Amino acid sequence: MANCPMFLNLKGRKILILGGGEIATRKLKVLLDFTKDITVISRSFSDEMQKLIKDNKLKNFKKEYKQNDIVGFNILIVAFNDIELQKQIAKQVEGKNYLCNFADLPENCDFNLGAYLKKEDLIISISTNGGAPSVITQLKLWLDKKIPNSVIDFIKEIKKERLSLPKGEERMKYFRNKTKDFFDKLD
Ligand SMILES: C[C@@]1(CC(=O)O)C2=NC(=C\c3[nH]c(c(CCC(=O)O)c3CC(=O)O)Cc3[nH]c(c(CC(=O)O)c3CCC(=O)O)/C=C3\N/C(=C\2)[C@@H](CCC(=O)O)[C@]3(C)CC(=O)O)/[C@H]1CCC(=O)O
Ligand SMILES: NC(=O)c1ccc[n+]([C@@H]2O[C@H](COP(=O)([O-])OP(=O)(O)OC[C@H]3O[C@@H](n4cnc5c(N)ncnc54)[C@H](O)[C@@H]3O)[C@@H](O)[C@H]2O)c1
Repeated sequence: MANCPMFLNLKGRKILILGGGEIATRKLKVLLDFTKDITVISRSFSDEMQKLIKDNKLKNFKKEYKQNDIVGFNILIVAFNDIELQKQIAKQVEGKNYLCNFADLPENCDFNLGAYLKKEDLIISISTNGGAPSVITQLKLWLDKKIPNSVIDFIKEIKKERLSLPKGEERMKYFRNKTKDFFDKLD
């Protein structure tokens, strides 16, 4: 079965990235759009990772991984270039309360990071369920060109108007019709 798309509130979640190479850096860049409460552990960091750590004042430990490093964290991104070590960590977290993503163990992943488009309050998340990452990269760029700025302005307008009208059947009908009209005219 496919993974369920959910929008996770990262407030108060403790995130640990294990690894300081290309993959760890790519995943860190995604997460930094949503939280700065991230810790990184690796025996080395790429130049780009070092800059991200400095710019965002991230907690970091340049060291060899030790088993108890994961204690106290909620979300783990495991991107060491050592598959045996990834398997060891997968065993260690079995049955425990962690949400994990492993760079080389898709069958052990509790989640994938999809590609996303973020234009103010509009977030479009896309996934190929792990099967074709190069497609989502290009599809994201294609969608970016297709969505006009008027949609972003329309979202702002609706958000503001929703606050000023009382909740209920009438309001629902009003917004459904108004939004349908807007999209009918967009085509
Ligand atoms: C969204 C994004 C976020 C991120 O950075 O993580 C992401 N991949 C991105 C780009 C990308 N990745 C790769 C290429 C080169 C082309 C190619 O190889 O196809 C390109 C495209 C490019 O560079 O153009 C290589 C690659 N990726 C994975 C494998 C392993 C495998 O397939 O087994 C290999 C081959 C490794 C090898 O052969 O060595 C696996 C995963 N990549 C995922 C996410 C997850 C599934 C998402 C889904 O499709 O639902 C998953 C499962 C990881 C996970 O989250 O667990 C980011 C988009 C950034 C953006 O534009 O926003
Ligand atoms: N899922 C994906 O999207 C995807 C794509 C390409 C590669 N990969 C896999 O992801 C893994 C990481 O790839 P990469 O390109 O980032 O590798 P990399 O060599 O650039 O980085 C690996 C990092 O792990 C650190 N490390 C390794 N063992 C450690 C230990 N015991 N203690 C502390 N630090 C340790 C290294 O110092 C380095 O910073 C590889 O196994 C690769 O096969 C996954």
